[in-house]
Amino acid sequence: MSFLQLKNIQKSYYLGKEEFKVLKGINLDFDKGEMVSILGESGGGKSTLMNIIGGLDSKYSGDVCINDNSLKHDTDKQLDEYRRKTIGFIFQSFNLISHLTVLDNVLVPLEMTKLSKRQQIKRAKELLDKVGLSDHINKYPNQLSGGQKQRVSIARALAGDPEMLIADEPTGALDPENTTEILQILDNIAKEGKLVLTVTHSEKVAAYGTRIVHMTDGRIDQDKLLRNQYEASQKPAIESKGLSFKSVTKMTWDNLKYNAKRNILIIFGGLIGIFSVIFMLGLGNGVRGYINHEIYSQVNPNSVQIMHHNKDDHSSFTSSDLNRINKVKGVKSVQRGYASQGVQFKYGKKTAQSSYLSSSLSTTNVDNIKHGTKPSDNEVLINTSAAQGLNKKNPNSMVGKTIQVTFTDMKAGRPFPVTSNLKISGIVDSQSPITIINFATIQKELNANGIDAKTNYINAEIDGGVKNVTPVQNRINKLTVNNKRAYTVSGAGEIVSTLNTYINLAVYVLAAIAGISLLVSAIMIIVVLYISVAERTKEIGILRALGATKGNIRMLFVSQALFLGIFSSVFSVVLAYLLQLAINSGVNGLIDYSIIQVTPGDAIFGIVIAIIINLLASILPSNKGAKLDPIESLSAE
Ligand SMILES: Nc1ncnc2c1ncn2[C@@H]1O[C@H](COP(=O)(O)OP(=O)(O)OP(=O)(O)O)[C@@H](O)[C@H]1O
Repeated sequence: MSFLQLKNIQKSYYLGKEEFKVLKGINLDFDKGEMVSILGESGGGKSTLMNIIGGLDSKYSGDVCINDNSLKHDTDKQLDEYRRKTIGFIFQSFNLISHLTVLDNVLVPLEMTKLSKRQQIKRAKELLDKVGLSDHINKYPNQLSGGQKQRVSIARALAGDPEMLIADEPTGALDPENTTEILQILDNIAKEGKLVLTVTHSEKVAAYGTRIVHMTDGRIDQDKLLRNQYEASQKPAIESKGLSFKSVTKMTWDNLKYNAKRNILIIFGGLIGIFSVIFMLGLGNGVRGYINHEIYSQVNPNSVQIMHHNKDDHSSFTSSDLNRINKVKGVKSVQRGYASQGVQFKYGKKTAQSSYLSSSLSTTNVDNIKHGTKPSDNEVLINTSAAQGLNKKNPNSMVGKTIQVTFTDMKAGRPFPVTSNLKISGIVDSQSPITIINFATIQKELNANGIDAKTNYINAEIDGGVKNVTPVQNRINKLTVNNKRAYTVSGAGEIVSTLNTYINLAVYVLAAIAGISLLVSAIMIIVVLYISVAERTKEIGILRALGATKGNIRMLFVSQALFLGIFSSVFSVVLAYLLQLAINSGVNGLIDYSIIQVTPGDAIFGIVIAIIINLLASILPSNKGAKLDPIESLSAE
C-alpha cells in the first residue's frame, strides 16, 4: 500500500454552463522518501492536481487516499487538520506573511502543534539554521532576497513536521544558483523520509527528483524513475492542534503594530464617539448634581405639604387626617400647618413684604439661618430681602427687633388683616420670599382677632434620603376617605425629582446624539475590516493552506475589531477623566462644584458599548474573510 494514492482524479471548471475538463483521470501512487517532479506545460493541470492533493480543493471526482484513507468524505475541519498534519506548502511566490518577521512566519505552523512555546521557538530556529538563515530571523520578508524568502518558506513548510511537501514551482522566481541550493534542500528533505512533490515546467529542475511524472492536457503521459527513492521516515510526527485564541490575537496584534499609523487614526476615529457619550453622561451627572445641590441648599426635600385633594375644600385638617398620614410607611412625623399669601412688615416708617407665610420651618433649610435662630412663640423668621427692606444698611441688626406683621385670613366670608407685633428671631438666607411664624403663635393671633384657628395643610417629614420622597408621596396620594382620594402632596422633593427626570432626559438625548458618532465609528470599523480582509486575502489563503480553520480566520478579524474597540474606549475614558480634571479645576473659581462627574459606571458603560459595537461591526467582514476560498485567496495579488 502506497502512502499517497490518486484514483481516477477528474476535475472540471465551469464557465457558465460550459465545462472545461482540466484533469481527465489521474491514477498515481507515491511513497514517502520520494522526490517527485511533476512536469508539464503551462495550463496542463499540475497546480489543480496539487491543490486537490493538498486538501485545498475538494470539488473533484475520484479519490485521494492517504495510507488507504480516503479524503473524499472529510469535512472542512478534517481537511484543515489534514493540511496541518500532513502537508507542507512551498509556493513559487513564497507567500510569506509580510507583517510577521522571519521567525514569526516559521512559528505560525508551529503554533498549530502541541509543542511548548519554548520548543516551538527552538524548532523554528533550528529549521532556519538548516536553511542557512539564522542571521536573518528578525527581518521582515521585504528585507530578504528571493532565495532567502524561499528558504523561509521551506522552513515554514517543514515546521509542523508534515509527511508530504508540495512545492509548486519552488524555483520559478530564482536564479540558477539559488535554484540549485533550494533543490538540494528539497532533496535533503526527501532523504529524511518525507514525500516531496515538486511542480515545474523545467526539465532541468525535474531532473533533480527521484522520479518524473509528466502531465499533458490533464493526463499522465509519462512516469519515469530517475533513481532510487529514499527510505520512508518512521519517526513519530509532532502532534498538531488548532490555532489557539492566543496565537490568533498575537497575529492580530502584530498586524496592528505593522500598520500602526493607520490604526492610531482608526482608534482616534472610534474614540470621538465613545468619548462624547461618556463625557455627556459625566456632564449630566455634574449638572444634575449641581442643580440638586443648589435646590437642597435652599429647601428641605424631605418635608412635604399635604392639602385636600378637592381644591374647593378649605376645611381645617382634623386629628384623624394627621393620624392617617402619620401611619403611612416612611412618614417620620406630621405637624399641623398654616399658610397664607402675602405678608406685610412695618418697622418704624420702614415697610417690607413677603409673598408667603408658613408655619413650617422644616420646608426651609435650617442651615441657611445665618443670623439669629428659629422662631419660637411670638417670634417671626424673615428672609434677607425683607430684612433689607426694613434696614437697608444693616439688615442683620434687625434680629431681636419687634416689628409689626400683617397677614390676611377670612372672617365672615371676607378677607381680614391680622396684625400682630412679633420679634424677629432670625434672618434666613433664602431666595424664596418666605416668612415663618410657628403654628401656636399664628393660632393665638387668629383667635385674638376672633377667627377660628384652622390647620390649612399638614406638614409631613419623610424618613431617609430624597429617593424615599416620591414613594411616600405616592402612598399619601393613594389614601382615601369615603372611597375618594383625600390628599394631594407637594414639596421640593417632587419638584427636584421632576427636574431630575427632565435633566436625565436631556442628558440621554445628548448622549444619544453623541451616540450617532458611535454609529459612524461602527461603519468606519466595518469599512476598515473589509479593507483589511481585502488586504489580507493572501494571508488568509496562506493560513488556510497551513491548516488554520475558518473559525481562526473569523477570529483574526473579530480580534482586530476587539483590539480597536478596547483601545478607543480605554483612551476615551482616559481623555474624559483628563478633561473632567481640567474643566472642574477651570471652573473652580466660578462655581464651587464639580460640574463634570464621570462615574466608573459611565466609563464601564462606554467601554462595554464600544466593544459590543465593534464586535457587531466585525460580523460581516469576518464572515467574508472566513468564507474566502483558500485557492482563490492564495492567487490574490
Ligand atoms: N478557478 C479556475 N476557473 C477556471 N479555470 C481554471 C481555474 N483555475 C485553473 N483553471 C484552468 O485550468 C487549467 C489548468 O490550470 P493549472 O493552474 O492547474 O495548470 P498548471 O499546469 O499548473 O499551469 P502552470 O504551469 O502555468 O501553473 C488552465 O487552463 C486554467 O486556465
